Amino acid sequence: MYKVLTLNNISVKGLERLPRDRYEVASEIAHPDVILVRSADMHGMEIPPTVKAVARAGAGVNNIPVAELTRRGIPVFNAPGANANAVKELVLAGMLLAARNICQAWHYVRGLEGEEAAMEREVEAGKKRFRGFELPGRTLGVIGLGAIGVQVANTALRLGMKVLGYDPQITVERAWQLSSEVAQAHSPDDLVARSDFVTLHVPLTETTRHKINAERLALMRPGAVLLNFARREIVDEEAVLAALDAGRLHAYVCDFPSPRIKDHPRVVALPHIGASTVEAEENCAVMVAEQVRDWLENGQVRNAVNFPEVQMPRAAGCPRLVVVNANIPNMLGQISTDLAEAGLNIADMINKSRGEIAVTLVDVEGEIPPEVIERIGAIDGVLSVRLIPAAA
Ligand SMILES: NC(=O)c1ccc[n+]([C@@H]2O[C@H](COP(=O)([O-])OP(=O)(O)OC[C@H]3O[C@@H](n4cnc5c(N)ncnc54)[C@H](O)[C@@H]3O)[C@@H](O)[C@H]2O)c1
Ligand SMILES: O=C(O)[C@H](O)COP(=O)(O)O
Repeated sequence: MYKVLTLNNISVKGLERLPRDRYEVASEIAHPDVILVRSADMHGMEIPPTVKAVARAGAGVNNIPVAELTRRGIPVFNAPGANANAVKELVLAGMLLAARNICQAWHYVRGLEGEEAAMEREVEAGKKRFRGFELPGRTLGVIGLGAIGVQVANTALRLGMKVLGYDPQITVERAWQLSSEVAQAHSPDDLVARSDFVTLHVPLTETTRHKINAERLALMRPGAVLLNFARREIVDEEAVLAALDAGRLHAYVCDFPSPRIKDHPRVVALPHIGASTVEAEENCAVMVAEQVRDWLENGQVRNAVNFPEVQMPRAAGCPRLVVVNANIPNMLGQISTDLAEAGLNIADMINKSRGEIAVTLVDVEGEIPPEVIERIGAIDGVLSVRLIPAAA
């Protein structure tokens, strides 16, 4: 029985992919094999030695100590693209909220008092304060052309906007998905200087922290709108407040409230609901549940942020060894020597690496005695060895 610890609410549709006869899932459970998480902060958490995988039912992994888990030979899975449409829709809503001053107008209406005729007069007199602007012909700058950025860029084009994109590490897959009408910005500075709306879709890393700072805000077009549905720390909030107060920035729309910004009249701060749709929650949970199962039951890796992709069909009637090892010379030689010395024949084998980590899958003809597994586990550089019984 595999034990799965959930640190956040995970969609039932995903949990249903973990059959109850083989998986016990609970929000409190001792000696978990897997941790399923959304935004709970795992930094500083003691991660038990039994853990074989951490799975993020979402995109961002900045709440997970990925480097430490990599050192321990534990894969961290996420759900690339599974919540991208949900975020894209909220970004579009955010552009309209800002362009038409909808939140301010709504707030104004809620403060109205008095009789119908008087209210009507006040509305007609007051509405000029909320005059906005339209999207066609305006330029949207998208920083980060991954799953979300590409969808936002392509949809903005369909609304009649001009679109600029910046992503020095865009993948071939995303480049194929991106409309050829999206123009390339040469740098973040170039992008912000030429955009009426700037939207951020990069992960939070040391390079992206405070990507939007006072210097960059000073380059933005007067009256521009900044949208941040990526992570709070990507923007220097003090600098944004100063730009808003100076009238340089028209609005800051984000998914990350903080005491400092939430009450500013030109800030629209939503409570991190970018991925909070039924569809996105299901997509993410289903994707990571299936990836976790494949790792535990077949040793295969799909969509890990720190492990190589590894897939090998199961050899009929063969148990499988799943070895996580340092990506150094002669690991395969030592593993196969230990098997050969025990008189075991290898039916199939694969070894894939990524950075400092390698995963080796070995399908072996016949039962593998525990002492052979122990010997392989003791090889210098081997981080873990698991035996998966032959598929039924
Ligand atoms: N508000 C929400 O609820 C919500 C939901 C999903 C994702 N997010 C956030 O959005 C981020 C992006 O999500 P995604 O699914 O598009 O991820 P993704 O991995 O598909 O795309 C991220 C893109 O950013 C690019 N990038 C990285 N560093 C960059 C840099 N310095 N400059 C320009 N581009 C850079 C990468 O090359 C990649 O193409 C996530 O990491 C997460 O923090 C927020
Ligand atoms: O990175 C993500 O996928 C989002 O920030 C969503 O976070 P959530 O799963 O806590 O809604």
